[in-house]
Amino acid sequence: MTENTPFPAASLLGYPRIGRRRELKKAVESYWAGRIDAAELAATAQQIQLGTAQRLQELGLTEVAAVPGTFSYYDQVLDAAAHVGAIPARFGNLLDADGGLGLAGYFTLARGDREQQPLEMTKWFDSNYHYLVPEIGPDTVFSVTSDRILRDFAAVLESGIETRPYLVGPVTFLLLSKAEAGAPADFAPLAKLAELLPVYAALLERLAAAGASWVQLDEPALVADGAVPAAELRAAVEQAYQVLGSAQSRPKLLVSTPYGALGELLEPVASLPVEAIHLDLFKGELPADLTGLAQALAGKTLVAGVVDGHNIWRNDLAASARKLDVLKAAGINLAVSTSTSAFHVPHDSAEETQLTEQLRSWLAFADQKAVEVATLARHLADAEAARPEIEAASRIIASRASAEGVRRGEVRARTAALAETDFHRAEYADRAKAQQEELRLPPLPTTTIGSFPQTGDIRSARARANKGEISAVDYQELMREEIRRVVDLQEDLGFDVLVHGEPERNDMVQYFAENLDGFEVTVHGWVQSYGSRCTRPSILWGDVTRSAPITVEWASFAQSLTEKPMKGMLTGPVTILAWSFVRDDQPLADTANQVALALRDEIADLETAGIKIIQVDEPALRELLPLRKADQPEYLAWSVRAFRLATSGAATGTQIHTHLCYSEFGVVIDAIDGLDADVTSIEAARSRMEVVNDLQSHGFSRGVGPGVYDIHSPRVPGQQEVTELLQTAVAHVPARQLWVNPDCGLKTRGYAETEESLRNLVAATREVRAQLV
Ligand SMILES: CN1c2c(nc(N)[nH]c2=O)NC[C@@H]1CNc1ccc(C(=O)N[C@@H](CCC(=O)N[C@@H](CCC(=O)N[C@@H](CCC(=O)O)C(=O)O)C(=O)O)C(=O)O)cc1
Ligand SMILES: N[C@@H](CCS)C(=O)O
Ligand SMILES: [Zn+2]
Repeated sequence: MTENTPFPAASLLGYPRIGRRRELKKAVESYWAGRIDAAELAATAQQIQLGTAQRLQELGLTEVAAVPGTFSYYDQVLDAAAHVGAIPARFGNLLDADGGLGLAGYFTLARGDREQQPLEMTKWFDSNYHYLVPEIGPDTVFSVTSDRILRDFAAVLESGIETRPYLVGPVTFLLLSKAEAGAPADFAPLAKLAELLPVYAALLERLAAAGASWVQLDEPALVADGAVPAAELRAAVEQAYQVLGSAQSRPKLLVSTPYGALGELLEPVASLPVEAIHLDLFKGELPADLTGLAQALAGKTLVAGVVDGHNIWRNDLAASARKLDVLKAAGINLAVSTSTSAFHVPHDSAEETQLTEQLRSWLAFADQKAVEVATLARHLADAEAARPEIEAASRIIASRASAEGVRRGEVRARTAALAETDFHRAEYADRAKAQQEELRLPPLPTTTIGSFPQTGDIRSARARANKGEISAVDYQELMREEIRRVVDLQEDLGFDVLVHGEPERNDMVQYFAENLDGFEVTVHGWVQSYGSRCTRPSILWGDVTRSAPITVEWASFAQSLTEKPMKGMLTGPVTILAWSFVRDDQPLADTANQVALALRDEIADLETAGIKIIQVDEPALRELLPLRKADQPEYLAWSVRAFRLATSGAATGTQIHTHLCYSEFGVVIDAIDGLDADVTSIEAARSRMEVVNDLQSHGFSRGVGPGVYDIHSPRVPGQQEVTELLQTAVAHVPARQLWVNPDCGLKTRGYAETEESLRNLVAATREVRAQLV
């Protein structure tokens, strides 16, 4: 173990890694396109890491190991896989001659190649971040296959700043992994823990030799109810940290547990033979009696995550200080931090100069959170010294409660007057009959999920319109041209139900936020969603209203170009909440109903304009599902009701679609059914249609489109592959219920691969239609 360096009094659990101006995104995409080489990409990565270290020092996080080494080129779970050699056999040999996984191999795992699909992607706990799922089988042989975190640590250390290297912890790593194809049915990756631990120990030893005083092992899987019973989880964690804790030569260890309370694992985790334990004390709760916890933590540091790392509201410093005081009074040795990594929030609210000063004063992005944790650490050292900042925070939070727009009388009156009938439509059988008479669709109707490729031309037109370089009318005409092209293409390809392609939308949530009252949007507030893809979550700060129709003109224009039905395209209330930074001063359910009513009005206007099919996307339905089973029913009840409130005003003959992606949906299949949509399209291609088993066993009776084309990578599915997926679907779900569609929207794809893939999709549909009796 290295010298006696205490855990820093103030630190962040993690920091955004894309760069203040998305430098990493731009460099990674340039590398993929062959415009820069690996050395140039590595240089950008180092500049970002050094910039982060210097910035956090400027903000007051000056102690050794206060700066988290949470950089990643793509994803932290992929990084762990890359470091321990968890490279699925199906990729062949991706290692360089020196036995290491270089950048090219690393990105092959993330993006696939001509033969292999990339690692599956799924959501990271209850966030809008998506990680890559490692594949592990009984034959996986672990070894150190990357020294990237060592090199990055050393590079920043050369500039005089010692960071705190980070790795996803071994238990979480295995729990987030899936069994490699071909593994026995009863194989679970956690069975490989004993084989994995020596490789973690070897990495720790090398980090210690490189000079790291502290290393952070992140174990968020411990706060979620998963497939593994608590007793087994406890045994795994104890085994893991007995081994790592007794490693010969290692840095001090922080085990972090973000995203919620440890529940019955609290004392076992606090007792682990490591030097510091982080708890999420923003979402998680402490026991009333702290005696047992204090005993378990004897000789260790509790890194108290009292500042919310996952949302952007200014911290109630007085309330956090009170929590810290209680822990201190129990004799616990404390350090202050965030509840989760701050990579869920943008860099700096001071950059958002277009926002009112009042709104800005309510916000804390990552940089502001660094100052908050430093203030709270000062409070612990000397309560008087921090008093002015703590009192100022209390005054600002109080002013927010009474600010104009936070509560609007007409919105409150409308939600208060809701009746049960506002949540129900006519019986499905009547709807199905009326809709078929209206739409006259063939069996296995083909459609897409909504967006078509967002080309550079579309984005640059929008950027120019935003800067005033082209007029609003010119921008509208350019978007109309794009819609014409997308409609013509779908006619040519032979689709049955068309979309307008969503070119006018920067993002499926931000676009609605820009057109609803109660929201603000940011200019620089980028947050990583997955890999190089980022979003700017909107800020939902006040009561929500719709002052004018949002999508109706675009939908009517698109419908005027074709005889085929054109889907109106909306984002649902749960997804709008999940992908925004939502006010924290009232239950989410209340906010969801306000958004739902705005959408309900939009649906009514679309119907009046002659739109017969309206899709209300809810890809984030699964995302907000609480990590603890006990909390799930309440969430599912209000989220399903919000969707129903949005859609139940639709006429019997109007076909309501919904779309879900980016998650495994088996666990929320009842809720999906409860949405009562006429047609549900759902991601399925990457998991080779696993979801149809859930649909079959559930007896799902309405329309369903399990995705037959994985749109997450440039790979083109062949006609035969789509035919086989469709045949699997037909074997499980009655053909009269089935729709044919890709997994998700096509906005991230290019036109060449999109056209080819969609052509194969239509050809495969015709082939399978012909086989139907
Ligand atoms: C479906 N998903 C979404 C999630 N969350 C959302 N909020 N939205 C989603 O669609 N979560 C789950 C999934 C997976 N996630 C994503 C997330 C992001 C993308 C994606 O493609 N993001 C784009 C940015 C999209 C956007 O906001 N575009 C804007 C701004 C574009 C831009 O960068 N402009 C440049 C100037 C360009 C020029 O001059 O040519 C600039 O501002 O500097 C827009 O179109 O106007 C990304 O690039 O990361 C996909 C799936
Ligand atoms: N309608 C959206 C859904 C994405 S989840 C799209 O097609 O991009
Ligand atoms: Zn989707």
